[in-house]
Amino acid sequence: AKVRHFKWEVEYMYGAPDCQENVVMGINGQFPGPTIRAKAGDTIVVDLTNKLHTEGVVIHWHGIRQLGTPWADGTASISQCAINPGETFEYRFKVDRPGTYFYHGHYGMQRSAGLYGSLIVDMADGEKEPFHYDAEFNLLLSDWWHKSVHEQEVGLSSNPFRWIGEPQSLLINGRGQYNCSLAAKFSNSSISQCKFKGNEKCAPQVLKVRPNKTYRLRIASTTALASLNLAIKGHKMAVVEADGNHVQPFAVNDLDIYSGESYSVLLKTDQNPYKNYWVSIGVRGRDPKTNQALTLLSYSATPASKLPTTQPPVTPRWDDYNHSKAFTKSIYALMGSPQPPKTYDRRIILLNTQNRLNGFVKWAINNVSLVLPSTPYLGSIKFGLNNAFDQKSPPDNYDSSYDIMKPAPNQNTTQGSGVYSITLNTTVDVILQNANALAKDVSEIHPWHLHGHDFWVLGYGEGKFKDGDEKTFNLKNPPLRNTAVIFPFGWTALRFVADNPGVWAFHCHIEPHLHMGMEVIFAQGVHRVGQIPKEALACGLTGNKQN
Ligand SMILES: O=C1O[C@H]([C@@H](O)CO)C(O)=C1O
Repeated sequence: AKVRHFKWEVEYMYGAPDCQENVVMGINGQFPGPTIRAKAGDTIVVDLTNKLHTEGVVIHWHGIRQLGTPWADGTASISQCAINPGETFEYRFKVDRPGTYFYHGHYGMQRSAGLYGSLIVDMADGEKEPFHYDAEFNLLLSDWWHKSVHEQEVGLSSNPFRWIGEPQSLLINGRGQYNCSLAAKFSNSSISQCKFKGNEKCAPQVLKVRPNKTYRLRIASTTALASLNLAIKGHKMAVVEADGNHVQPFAVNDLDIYSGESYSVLLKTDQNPYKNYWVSIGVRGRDPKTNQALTLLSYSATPASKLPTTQPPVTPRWDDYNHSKAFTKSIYALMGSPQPPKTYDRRIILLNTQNRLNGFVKWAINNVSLVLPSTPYLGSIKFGLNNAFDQKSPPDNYDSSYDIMKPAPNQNTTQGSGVYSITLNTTVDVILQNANALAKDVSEIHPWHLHGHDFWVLGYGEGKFKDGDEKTFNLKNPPLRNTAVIFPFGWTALRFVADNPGVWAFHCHIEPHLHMGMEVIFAQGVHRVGQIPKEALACGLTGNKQN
């Protein structure tokens, strides 16, 4: 195993992700940030210098469990103090398992501002994937707004509330086309045809393939809001990996991917090699106002300039939830994957609601909308600083009379910074319960992401989770993941073993929802956490602590 060193500087810079000039967050002058490529067992060391002038920064390594290094998880106010302008923080952690991962900002809405990149971990030397492929492509998907993230934040925390709206563009590897489309002639709007020489920074990255080969596409979504669907005209895909875990391979024509998720699919280039084929990405789960992102699967014998003469794949209707559920429920762990414990020690039911607080709009879990404390939990819990955050634990359940199908009669929420204290090495079931939002007949998709662990997704259900529903749980081959979606008016059941001492965020991966309080904190075995680097403690009530 190797130690891989990186020196990164984070700054705001000009960029034109969708061909229109904007300010983006870059790393070493790059947007998206540099791809980290490592082998399982390697140690990654990133010396991150904050070159921003007026704000802190942190980076979260999404999907990496940080076993024994909870201070390197990169969550401001949770695992560490934000890195101040001019300061450098050393992230040092092991990538213990192969898979398709990514990294992103986890302070304010810096992920939405473009602070992200790919992290790909190959099998350790001498080990083989349980499938064959000849070559691979990496597709990091995101969404993009022309309004600055600072303005978006002000809108979200204003009364009256100003929602961020739908994205202007979808990006593939940081590239999108706002004012033109590669498939203009197939669109019913008056959008113009894109003309690229190919070297423009917003030109689509074409996937150049040879005939009769197998390609692995690594697909990850770090969108701020959009749920996406990806399809490749004329080609089926076999899903083989989800969030760094092998799954029972299954064939699809298109796949849904929610923010925080990653997949690998295998693609056989078995179609007419004298043609090119559309790769399309479209919005799901919200009435889309954003054009599809497009690129080409281009066979080696065919120049990329030769556009397909048929229309790109049609994204399934945004509210065709049966299509989404059919895909999601087809995902099973590959035979031989770790199985969940047969029983749980504690069940936490988390009701997801959109609320008001003195006229401001919030999201809350069991009627608590999370407010992050100024002293990060990891340090304050380790040192027993009882005035650093609310000492009252948030509830493990919600009022059984709550009607999840209707707007609540009382839409107000409370705010708090309390944590769920979990006994180390116990098995926890979490039931994520969706509900009606503020408006009548509206319930939205939320992809929930857990830090520090994978969980088994035991099942999905409609309506309110009730006693007996656990009989439907899949305990045989549930997929292991770090992100799972809750469908409108439904529930999702997860199980995890709390075996990683630290303080871990569990939250909706939709950036504005997280910002509006849609998050809970799990603390476990913090007395067992080793020496926390002093830079991670250098703020708030831990500012003068040594350990
Ligand atoms: O948090 C949100 O606010 C809007 C809407 O509910 C009010 O404008 C929306 O779609 C969200 O997801």
